[in-house]
Formats: sequence, structure tokens, C-alpha cells
Amino acid sequence: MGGPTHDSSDFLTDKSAKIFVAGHGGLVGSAIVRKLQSLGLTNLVLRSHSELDLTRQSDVDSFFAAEKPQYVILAAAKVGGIHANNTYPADFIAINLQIQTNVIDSSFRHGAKKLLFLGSSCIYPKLAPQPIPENALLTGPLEPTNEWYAVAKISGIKMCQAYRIQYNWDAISGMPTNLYGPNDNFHPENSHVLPALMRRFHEAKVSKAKEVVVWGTGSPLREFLHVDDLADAVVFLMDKYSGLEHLNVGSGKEVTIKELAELVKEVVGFEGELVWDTSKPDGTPRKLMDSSKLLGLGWTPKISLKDGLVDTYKWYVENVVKQ
Ligand SMILES: NC(=O)C1=CN([C@@H]2O[C@H](COP(=O)(O)OP(=O)(O)OC[C@H]3O[C@@H](n4cnc5c(N)ncnc54)[C@H](OP(=O)(O)O)[C@@H]3O)[C@@H](O)[C@H]2O)C=CC1
Ligand SMILES: C[C@H]1O[C@H](OP(=O)(O)OP(=O)(O)OC[C@H]2O[C@@H](n3cnc4c(=O)[nH]c(N)nc43)[C@H](O)[C@@H]2O)[C@@H](O)[C@@H](O)C1=O
Repeated sequence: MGGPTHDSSDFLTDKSAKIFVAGHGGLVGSAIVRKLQSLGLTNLVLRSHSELDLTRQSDVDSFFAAEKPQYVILAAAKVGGIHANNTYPADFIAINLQIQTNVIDSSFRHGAKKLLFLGSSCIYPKLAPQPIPENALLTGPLEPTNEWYAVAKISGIKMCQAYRIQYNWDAISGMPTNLYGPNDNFHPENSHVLPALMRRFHEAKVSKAKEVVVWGTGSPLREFLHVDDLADAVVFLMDKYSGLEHLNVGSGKEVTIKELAELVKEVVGFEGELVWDTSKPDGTPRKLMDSSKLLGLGWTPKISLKDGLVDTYKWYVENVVKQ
């Protein structure tokens, strides 16, 4: 069903191939652009959100009709941390369904050779077996704080599968774990935990505050992957994988939120105390992904959490604080 499980394409050999990276200004999109350029793949089609709103179906279709990219990497989405997901459920389901439906369908209709859709580890049931294998999808209830976003992401996987089955079209899906790195969103409430804590510890260090508030109990476990490792995996998948099944992309290493907070505190150099605000949700207790299928194809993550944090803090100071 749905063609071969994997084979190789000419993605890396045809240096003139036209590639559309949707969401190129974001954390993931910008890392993918850096990676493609470093490999000599420079015929990139890029549009900012203000140039092309991907929720507008006719604008998206006109763009694809005019540009006809050969490859499409879909890294545009409505993205946020636990608070944003919990507060704006309508935006997270509607905007994501609109973007992905428009981009996937227009890519197919205007002759793209291959498309990669990015989901998230939140697609899996809240109490999935750990580490989570790909076939845990749709086996139980979702984590309530992000079920709207998760339902949109599950629809994206299913849409890629449906187009492969019906049209034999090469649409694949990668499910990244929690990501971080340069160009992350450092918003105090709406961002993910790692950039939120980096900013809070930095501001507390500068203002010589005695304590920093961290949300929840500190006990949830999370798996973090540097976005440059994810970009490497995206290129690897575009080049080497053409299967029906979505593939997990993780580091295989998990930490508690308390351990993460202590590590960020150390990297930033804040010397005060942590205070836990247990009125804030913990979210899912644990979501370590089983990435053995991708590892089995030959991909490996390279950046440790400590090195990645040092690199990200340097970027934050040079690009966010100094602006
Ligand atoms: N960050 C993470 O921890 C994880 C991310 N992912 C997935 O990776 C992908 C990228 O996420 P990430 O880079 O973190 O998110 P970002 O928010 O950093 O980037 C998303 C990009 O999409 C653009 N965008 C959003 N809405 C529209 C729109 N309507 N039209 C055009 N462009 C739009 C944004 O532009 P603008 O900012 O101008 O709106 C931005 O450039 C997503 O699919 C996400 O689900 C998966 C797992 C974890
Ligand atoms: C990638 C993934 O990201 C989201 O899921 P999440 O992993 O729960 O996201 P998070 O990074 O926001 O929180 C991780 C943990 O950290 C704790 N926590 C402590 N202090 C802060 C804090 O200051 N901010 C945030 N955001 N969290 C904090 C927080 O309470 C939670 O226990 C999905 O909605 C969805 O977007 C998705 O797919």
C-alpha cells in the first residue's frame, strides 16, 4: 500500500532544483534554509508571511501556479508553547488545517515532485508507551492542553498518506520532538519552555532578581533536539525516505523540566532561586519518542543539550538582547 517504504531521490544531486521552504523565517524554516545553502542547494523560493498568507487558498494556488517548485518543505504553522496552545485552541486548529491543506494540495496540483510535512510529538496519546513508536498514533486520548494542534497535525499526516495512496505522490511526514535554537520565539508567555526560561533567567540576572518563577511541578520529562540537527534530518528524509508512514525525529535524551531549568540557569549565569508555580499546567507527563526507524536509515543527532544551550544563549544575547 502506498508505494515503497524508502528509496533515494536526486534531492541532493540536482543543485538547481527549485525548493519552496514554507515558513523560512521561523525556528525550523531558517535552520533548513541554512542547511540547504550549506549544501549548495540555492534555488530556494521563499515568501514571508506578509508576502504570502498561506491560509488564503487562492493566493497559495496562484503562487504555486507561477513558481512550480519541484520540492516543498512545509515548516510554516501556528506554533506555541503550552499556554498558547491552551489559550487559543481555535487558532491552533483552524490556521494549521488551512495552511497545510492549501500547501499540500497546491504542491500536488502544480507538479511538485516531493513534499515533506512536519508534525510534532504531541500527535501521540497522552499516556502512550515510552519511548513512543510511530504506531502509537491514534491509540488513545490526546493531551488536553494541545489536542487542537495535535488533531491538525494528525490530519496533515493523513493527508500526505491519502495523496500517496490515491495518486502515488511522494508526500512524507516527519514528527520532531521539542526543538530549540537560533530564531526561536522568546515571548514570555506564548513560547516553549526552553526559550521562555532562557529569557526569564537572563532578565533576572540583569536586574539582579533573587528568584525566577518556573511553571508547573518540574516533574514532566521532555526530549529536546537542536534545530540544526532537525534541519539535517529534514534533508536526510528528503533525500532518502519515500514511505507512507510518518517518522519520529528525536535526540533520544530526555530531562525533567527541573533539570532543564537548572541547566538553563547555569548556562545563563543566574545565581538566584527557582520558585515553582503549580497553578500552571504540567502538560503531558512524558513524551520520549522512539526514533529507531530514522536511526536505522543512517541519520544521527550530533548536538548535545549543553552545547546547544550555550549556542542558543549566545545567539539570544547577540540577536534579541542587543537589538
Ligand atoms: N518549535 C518546536 O519545538 C517544534 C516545532 N515543530 C513543527 O515545526 C514547524 C515549524 O515550527 P517553528 O519553526 O518552531 O515555528 P515558528 O513559529 O518559529 O515558525 C513558523 C513560521 O511559519 C510562518 N507562518 C505562520 N503562519 C503563516 C501563514 N498564515 N502564512 C505564511 N507563513 C506563516 C511564520 O511567520 P510569522 O512569524 O511571520 O507569522 C514563521 O515564519 C511547525 O510545523 C511545527 O509544528 C514540531 C515539533 C516541535
Ligand atoms: C513542542 C510541543 O510543545 C507544546 O507542549 P509542551 O512540551 O508541553 O510545551 P512547553 O515547552 O510549553 O512546556 C513544557 C513543560 O515546561 C513547563 N514550563 C515551565 N516553565 C515554563 C515556561 O515559562 N513556559 C513554558 N512554555 N513552559 C514552561 C510546562 O509547564 C510544561 O510542563 C505543545 O503545546 C506543542 O506546541 C508541541 O508540539
